[in-house]
Amino acid sequence: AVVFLIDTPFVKQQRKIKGSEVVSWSKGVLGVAQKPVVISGPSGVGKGTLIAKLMKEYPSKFGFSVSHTTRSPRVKEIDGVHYHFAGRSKMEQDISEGEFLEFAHVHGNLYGTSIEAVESVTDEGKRCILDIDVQGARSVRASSLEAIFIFVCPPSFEELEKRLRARGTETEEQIQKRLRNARAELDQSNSPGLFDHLLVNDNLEACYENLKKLLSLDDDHKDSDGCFIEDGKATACYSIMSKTESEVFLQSETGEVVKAAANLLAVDLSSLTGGAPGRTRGLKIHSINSI
Ligand SMILES: Nc1ncnc2c1ncn2[C@@H]1O[C@H](COP(=O)(O)OP(=O)(O)OP(=O)(O)O)[C@@H](O)[C@H]1O
Ligand SMILES: Nc1nc2c(ncn2[C@@H]2O[C@H](COP(=O)(O)O)[C@@H](O)[C@H]2O)c(=O)[nH]1
Repeated sequence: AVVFLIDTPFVKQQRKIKGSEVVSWSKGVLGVAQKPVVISGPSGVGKGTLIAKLMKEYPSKFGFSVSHTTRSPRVKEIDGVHYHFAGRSKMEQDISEGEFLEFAHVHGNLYGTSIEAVESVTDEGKRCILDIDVQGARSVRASSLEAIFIFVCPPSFEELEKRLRARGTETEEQIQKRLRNARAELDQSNSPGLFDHLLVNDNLEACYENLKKLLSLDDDHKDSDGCFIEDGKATACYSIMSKTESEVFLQSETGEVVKAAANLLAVDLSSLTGGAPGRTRGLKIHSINSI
């Protein structure tokens, strides 16, 4: 039988039996706490555009980590949706009280990811996407949050400048500052052990398709309600077969694709002591018929 404890993204206490299965529970739906995705790259490269496409295509699979920032909102930016727009002193106080996973001074303003921002996504059973600068990526790398780190590069520096200007959201002075910082960020894209993948955003559609490949997204699994259980490099997809008061039975949808995974799993709900991924403790899972 496979029995293991549930981890939180922040505390590595998971007992790994038969691969690296991490299961989480949210609002009555069994899901898997897949690794958050950290997306970095210079300002204007198209990170936000790529993330918006991903969220639109997979609204129930991904959730955006809404950062805090001291910069002023742009036209059309909504507080609590694009950012939590914050006063500097309050944000600094919250940082000093340990409420932030990471923070950084970026282009003259303070930006940061609160622990709550990540947890509110995982609480919904979704995979968290963080759009943060390279300093932030470095801090997350050093934290206990296990994530996938992707750096988005422009096809050329000239094209980056063109995009920043065409966006029309910064003053000339701010554009110059962002371009100076872009050089430093691009230099760090090859820092050993920092980024797992580099993506060049030349043609938007091609880059988006490559991003989806990196995240193992394909049409067969488009926004499905199934549960994905990672086991090494393979991913098993489970659907809920039946439920009782005390147990949920999961049937593997992927058949022989995942050799090390079980066909049928039983989740023991009586062992559930938390209410959400990241906070759940002690959920027990038994394989009923191992392959
Ligand atoms: N592949 C592309 N080709 C041409 N234009 C693009 C491409 N990708 C994004 N853009 C455009 O470039 C501009 C900058 O994109 P976006 O705002 O997504 O960048 P960003 O990396 O999120 O920037 P920031 O870090 O400042 O938030 C936008 O106007 C967007 O429409
Ligand atoms: N370290 C962090 N960087 C962040 C965060 N949120 C956004 N960012 C990065 O800031 C720049 C500028 O963003 P803009 O919205 O002002 O154009 C961009 O590179 C973002 O990736 C964060 O929480 N932490």
